[in-house]
Amino acid sequence: MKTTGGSDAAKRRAGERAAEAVADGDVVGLGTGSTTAYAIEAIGRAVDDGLEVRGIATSFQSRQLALEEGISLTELDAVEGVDLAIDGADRVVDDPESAAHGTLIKGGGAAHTREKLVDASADRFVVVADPSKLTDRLEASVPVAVLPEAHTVVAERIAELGGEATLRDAEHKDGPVVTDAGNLVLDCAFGPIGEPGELAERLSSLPGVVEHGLFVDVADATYVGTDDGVEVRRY
Ligand SMILES: O=C[C@H](O)[C@H](O)[C@H](O)COP(=O)(O)O
Repeated sequence: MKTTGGSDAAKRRAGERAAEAVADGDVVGLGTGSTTAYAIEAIGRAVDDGLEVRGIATSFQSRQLALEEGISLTELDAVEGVDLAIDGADRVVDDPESAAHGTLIKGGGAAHTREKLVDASADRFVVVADPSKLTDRLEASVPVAVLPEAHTVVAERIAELGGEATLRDAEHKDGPVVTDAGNLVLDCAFGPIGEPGELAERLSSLPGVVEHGLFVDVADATYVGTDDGVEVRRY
């Protein structure tokens, strides 16, 4: 499993606390990554104890883990709604004075396309994070999933927007990362992002872009695992 730094104990606290929010009968969006994995494992233990839920996986990784944990799975087009989604993030803007408070960057594991679909469909979307993800200035690279044949064209458009796009290379395969849906990922450095909502709209409008990792006004809360507990931010 991809890990992205941060304390495992803090990730575990955040994930396990979020799993406590799952109620009997819920349809639950199962996010991707090392922090959400703790939530999925905790939901699995609750299922062993009799909790009845249906999960919607956001990636091959979360599907495999849910199957191992004995969580029943369904699909977005087979349910009337998603009660709760639990998912990690690579960056979380943590500044109540800022209009961007609660904005996320996701996609470090190249799963952000399906994550955004499921997270945005949920009645409640809870982010699970350790303190290393919190920032008051959004300046990390934004992952952008693109149709394979579009990567050079989109990279040029990104440059016109003031960004620098780098095709993400695979670690244990020659060539690029290929997402679960068969797309490529451009990691796009824009420097400090002052207006994430505006950038998000511009990225979404580029032909060839499948989805980008800016999540603006999607999260309802972030559970931040700390050394000795969990802090909750509500948006
Ligand atoms: O594509 C991957 C996802 O957006 C993850 O949720 C994100 O990278 C956070 O992962 P982790 O909890 O492992 O830091």
